[in-house]
Amino acid sequence: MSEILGLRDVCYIYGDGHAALRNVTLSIESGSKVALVGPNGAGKSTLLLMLNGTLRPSSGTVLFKGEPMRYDSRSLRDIRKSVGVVFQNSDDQLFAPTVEQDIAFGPLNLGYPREKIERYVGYALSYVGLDEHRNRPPHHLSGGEKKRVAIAGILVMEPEVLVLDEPTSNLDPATSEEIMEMLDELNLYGKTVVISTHDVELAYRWADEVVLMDGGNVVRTGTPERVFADPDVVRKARLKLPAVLEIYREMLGRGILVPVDEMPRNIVDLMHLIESAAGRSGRKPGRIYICDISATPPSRIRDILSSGAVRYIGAMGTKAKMIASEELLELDFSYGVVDKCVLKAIAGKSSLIITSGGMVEHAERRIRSYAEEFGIEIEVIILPRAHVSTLADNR
Ligand SMILES: Nc1ncnc2c1ncn2[C@@H]1O[C@H](COP(=O)(O)OP(=O)(O)OP(=O)(O)O)[C@@H](O)[C@H]1O
Repeated sequence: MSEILGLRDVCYIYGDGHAALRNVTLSIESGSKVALVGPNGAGKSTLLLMLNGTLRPSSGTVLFKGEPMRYDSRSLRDIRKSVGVVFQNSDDQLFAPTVEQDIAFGPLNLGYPREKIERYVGYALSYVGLDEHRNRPPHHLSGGEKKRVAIAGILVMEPEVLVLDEPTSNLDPATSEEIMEMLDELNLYGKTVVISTHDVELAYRWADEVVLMDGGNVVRTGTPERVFADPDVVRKARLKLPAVLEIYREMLGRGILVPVDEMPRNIVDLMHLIESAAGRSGRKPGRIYICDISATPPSRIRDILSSGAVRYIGAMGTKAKMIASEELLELDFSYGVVDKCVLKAIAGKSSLIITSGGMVEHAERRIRSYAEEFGIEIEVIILPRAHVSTLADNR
């Protein structure tokens, strides 16, 4: 991976003399998922606003693709097309009379032809699942819907980097997971995603790279395991350890678990360690069926469900969830789907994941990497490649 955005020795002093960033040096790799974590006032929002030139460093340099950022209006227009920022408070971002007009604002400003704007707005609206809200005033929408409109307003510009300040604040857990899953999907299709968050659970399991900030400084940066390895550093930054790590450390302390090379990143990892320690890893795992919804008629999904081959059903991605809702399929899992299905498989139960496009391979890869890591065989059956008649009863 190569660096797409970089900060070199960046300081930022607000007009009232407050130093919000102090000699920050940071490298953001193209295609990565980066989470800035830190307490209130650490400088996260200030840093994010450097990434599309909204703020200009008091000293030091911001680099985009190796070139120092320039702050004339033409250069800023270009950088804001490549790096889209979604503010923490959607009300700061949404101002047009309708959702559709709000999303069209950026492309309109760039002088795109009308036909192209309509096409892009339609695509962005349906991507974030807000087709039927296109004519509503944004201020009538729920917090989650407003966040989706703000994301759509960025997506229409086809940015390479998505920057989101506290994307899950004030959202309920399911909506938060849906937003994060949407960001995962976009990352899978090549976008670099940078977020700020206080939510250590989210940062720990979601990010490729965590940047721990405190008092305008970057205190530590690296993989989530590396950044959260030292509880003292984390507590000093007024944060807490992710629950999975807290439990793991407690179990190590009590001699229930022995240290492993890779610390558990999520409940699936932790449960595997606990089950192995308890000598309960001999059970035959359940199967996981992955169904590409864009190539499989809904009637076929009903056949699978009525065949009794699966106990649980989950949907991944906006399109799959939309079809599930249209077809009145009752979902057991609508977020964290792969991990939940792997947990069920380890417990001997079979499940079906409906999804589409590149997410099919992504889900398959993730399941296989868990299976390899745990040294177990989870049978993965991809539909429509396999036939329903081959589905054995394996509840
Ligand atoms: N417009 C401003 N004028 C003066 N000082 C500011 C301004 N905006 C932010 N600051 C100060 O800069 C520091 C960093 O603020 P920033 O909003 O970047 O932190 P943060 O990590 O995003 O905090 P939070 O998690 O609370 O959103 C804080 O001490 C804040 O008081």
